[in-house]
Amino acid sequence: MLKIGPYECQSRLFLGTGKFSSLKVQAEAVEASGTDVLTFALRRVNLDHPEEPGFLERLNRKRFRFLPNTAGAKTAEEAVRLARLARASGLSDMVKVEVIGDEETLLPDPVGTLKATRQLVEEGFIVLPYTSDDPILARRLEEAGAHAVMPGASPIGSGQGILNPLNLKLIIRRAKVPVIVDAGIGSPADAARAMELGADGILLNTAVSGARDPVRMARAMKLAVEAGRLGYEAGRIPKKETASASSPAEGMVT
Ligand SMILES: CC(=O)[C@@H](O)[C@H](O)COP(=O)(O)O
Repeated sequence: MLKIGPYECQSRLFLGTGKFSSLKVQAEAVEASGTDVLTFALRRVNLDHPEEPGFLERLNRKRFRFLPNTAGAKTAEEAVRLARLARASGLSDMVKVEVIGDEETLLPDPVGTLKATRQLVEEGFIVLPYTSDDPILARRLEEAGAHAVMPGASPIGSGQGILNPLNLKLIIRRAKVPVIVDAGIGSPADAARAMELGADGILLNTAVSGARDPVRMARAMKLAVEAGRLGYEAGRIPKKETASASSPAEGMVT
């Protein structure tokens, strides 16, 4: 079972709740995904009255753990302020730190991300920073006390899948906290591949909300994450440059 800080997750798939065509489709996709962790941008919530009608209202707050994110923050200070508001309004003490460094790529600002992570850890939050696929930065975030690291597969919403499997593998091999591959997953194959590399979980949004049939895609992602994890645990065969017969004659019982 996946454990992040004190929290246990039944599913290894975390789902973003943005960009769905309707609240009904969103709710059905959430159900089909089997997730128990939902993420959403804090700027979409009325933090003075989080219970106000909106997408949160439709979700059973007892069934899901909320992972609000600080999307829209351009500085560490903005991210910290949003996280504090979220905790003060009773939403969650678990936060996905997102400090965006560039509007075109939406890549994270490494300096701001590290600074916000340090501060929020010090204030007792359960902190999951969205980071690039840089292994050194992932290590620094872990040293700063992050409870998980969330390297991007590729830019948010790009659907490009895993651009740098080598870096992801390095991050996964070295990390002592869970690694959740976040952003850029485009298809179930991408999700399964990340899990086969050894990721502890996947966070995705656009691949489901933007699919022709988001509900079916949510289910496909659930199965892909499960299959990828099973494959990782089972241990794949090594790749070889030469053939070896699948039905060798030697050792056959006659
Ligand atoms: C919802 C959320 O947190 C996104 O910022 C996240 O990074 C998902 O990215 P994709 O939409 O590319 O799956």
